[in-house]
Amino acid sequence: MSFVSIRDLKVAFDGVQVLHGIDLDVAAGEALGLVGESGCGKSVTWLAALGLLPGKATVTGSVTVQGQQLIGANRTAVEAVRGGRIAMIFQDPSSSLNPVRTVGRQICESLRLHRGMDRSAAHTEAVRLLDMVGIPDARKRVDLYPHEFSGGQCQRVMIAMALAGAPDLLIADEPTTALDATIQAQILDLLAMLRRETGMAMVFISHDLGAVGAICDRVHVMYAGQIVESGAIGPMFDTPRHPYTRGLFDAIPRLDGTRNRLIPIHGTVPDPRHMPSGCAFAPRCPKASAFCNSAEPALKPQKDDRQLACFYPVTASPAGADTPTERLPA
Ligand SMILES: Nc1ncnc2c1ncn2[C@@H]1O[C@H](COP(=O)(O)OP(=O)(O)OP(=O)(O)O)[C@@H](O)[C@H]1O
Repeated sequence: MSFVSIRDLKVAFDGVQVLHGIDLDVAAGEALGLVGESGCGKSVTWLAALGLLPGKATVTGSVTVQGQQLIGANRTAVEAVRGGRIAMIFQDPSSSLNPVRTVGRQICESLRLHRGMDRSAAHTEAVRLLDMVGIPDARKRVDLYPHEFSGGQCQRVMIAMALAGAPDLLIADEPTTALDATIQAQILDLLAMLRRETGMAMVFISHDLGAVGAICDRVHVMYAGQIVESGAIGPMFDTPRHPYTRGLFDAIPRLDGTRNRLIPIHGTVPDPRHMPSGCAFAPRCPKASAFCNSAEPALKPQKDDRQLACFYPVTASPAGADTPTERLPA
């Protein structure tokens, strides 16, 4: 059984639908990447799942954590899961840390709430966690305030705070976007190390396909509030089949220098208030036919264990003899 199972998750804000029925599973211990351009619904998926959206959001569908239903559950039940079995870290750590409390106190609060530790045990554990996430001289720095840490160190403190509940799943939402390149690499190494050492599962939300490839087992690609392709990292990176996934790859530089021209995806993600008919990617897709503007491709399992929602996927063959995945009307 999956640790988290999301089925037909839909979200609307003030009647405007932004998630169009997400199905997604996270197995115990696995690392799942969620990629897509800004506004595709990556964050909203998990904020909805964990009951963190504002009251104006309408959320339907099912989210179960080890069989326990969260959608429609009471606040206490959802809060017990959040911060306990599932923890989330965000792009900007400063917005989640309380500036007027020492980092130690903030970590201790989580330890006492989620693991029932007394004051002294929580203090010892807070120092251990700060040490584990690579804060030098943790014994002294546990008593400092957030502004006394650099941006990269604040993200490490956030990770320590997330680990305080000993989560089975850590959701990292663009955890390195606000950091410079060297620190980004260090935080990615830290997340990979923590996953190895604790065995927790991880959902890694990112624009950065390179980072996703380095630390995830599987990846889901989101476009305009839907999953358009998903599968294991190896095949997805070797032969991306959805033209959108392919576009994301073509838009990033290759470290091995095999690509000297980056090809941006022209156009922008559609405004949820004005969704195109048919396939939402069709207006930007180099392979779209008139049929794509009239019918919506469903996400379907493929032979190689991936899922794909496209009538004209990119073929592996260099000749590009493309074959529709579904019988099209004549
Ligand atoms: N509180 C809100 N009120 C209204 N619309 C919202 C709200 N939060 C998100 N949205 C809309 O929901 C859609 C999905 O947003 P979401 O933040 O999930 O995208 P994302 O893929 O995570 O993007 P990013 O990478 O920029 O974080 C967008 O159209 C966004 O404008």
